[in-house]
Amino acid sequence: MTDQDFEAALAARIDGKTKPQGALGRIEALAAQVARVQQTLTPRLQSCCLTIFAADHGIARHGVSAYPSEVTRQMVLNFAAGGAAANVFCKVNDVALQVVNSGVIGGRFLVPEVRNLPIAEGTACSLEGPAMTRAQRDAALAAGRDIGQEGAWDAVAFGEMGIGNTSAATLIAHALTGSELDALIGRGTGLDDAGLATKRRVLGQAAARRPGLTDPDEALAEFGGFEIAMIAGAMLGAAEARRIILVDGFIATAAALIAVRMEPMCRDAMIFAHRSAEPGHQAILDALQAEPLLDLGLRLGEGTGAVLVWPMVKSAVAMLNDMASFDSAGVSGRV
Ligand SMILES: O=C(O)c1ccc[n+]([C@@H]2O[C@H](COP(=O)([O-])O)[C@@H](O)[C@H]2O)c1
Ligand SMILES: Cc1cc2nc[nH]c2cc1C
Repeated sequence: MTDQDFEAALAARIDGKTKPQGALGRIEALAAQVARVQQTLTPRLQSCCLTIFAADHGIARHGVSAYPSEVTRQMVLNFAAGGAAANVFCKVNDVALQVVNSGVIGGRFLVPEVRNLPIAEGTACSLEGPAMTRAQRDAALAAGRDIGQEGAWDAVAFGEMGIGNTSAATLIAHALTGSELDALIGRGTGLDDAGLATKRRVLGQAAARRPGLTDPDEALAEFGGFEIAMIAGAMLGAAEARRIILVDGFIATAAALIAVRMEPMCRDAMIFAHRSAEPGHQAILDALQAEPLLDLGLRLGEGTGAVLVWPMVKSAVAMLNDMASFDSAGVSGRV
């Protein structure tokens, strides 16, 4: 079947369902996107896995977060024990969950629930030089790519945990979108006005080290985040495996932008779950020409927003597969 024939058959199948044409709005577009990714008019969307990548950030030493770096490690143990928002949302929505130590300060986790794949114990501080070496970046991308291709999941979501990572994501977004740095900076975990002023000063200094940087590989190494690098790699791997990718909030979308700049085709597999309360998210979404499904004021990360849209995306595919047509149900069409 040619692409044109496939598109015509897909439109006919959706328009043939027992509803006024277009009445399921963006649910129809979602169903069509899944059908295109899987290259079938009868897509399958039964299983989903959330992988949370956790890492620490050298820049967090400079007062850019409302919380201390040790929270990253503590939250990983909370994920392992099943107590975080991501655990609760996964459980209620039938999404599998795994946690990866991408580079948390304090070393390996000795609990079986955590996969230890650390690149280093936190990145270097991007105020002074690159957050990671090129070799570290490539190792993180490769580890992520493997994870994106593992298993037999129909859909995958990638979450993150890392105190200071809104700073990393903001610097990456500044480089890759060309938006003014100040317009991208937000309160992250909840900085007060003094903290926000500090964050503006620190990020201004870090960005000034590499003015005019636009290359995605370079921006990733300069401003880092081992979890951001692994998410970008995982998205590339998942898209290659023709899996649906549920994209979470500000940090995950910065990783998505890196992945798309590296391999533009992977954009087709991405579903953007929600608009984060972090102000810079909109600029990244604009750069990706993405309109997220939800706008709930979320700013947690962990993949929570991505998991919330899983039932919606599954519903879209159920519409395509299981809903009766005007013909099959004997319902009269338009006059
Ligand atoms: O996903 C988002 O949109 C989001 C927005 C703000 C904060 N976060 C989470 O908060 C942490 C980073 O915030 P900060 O202030 O330490 O840079 C990190 O663990 C993220 O998962 C996440
Ligand atoms: C408690 C806490 C939980 C988080 N989950 C993701 N980022 C987080 C940041 C903090 C501070």
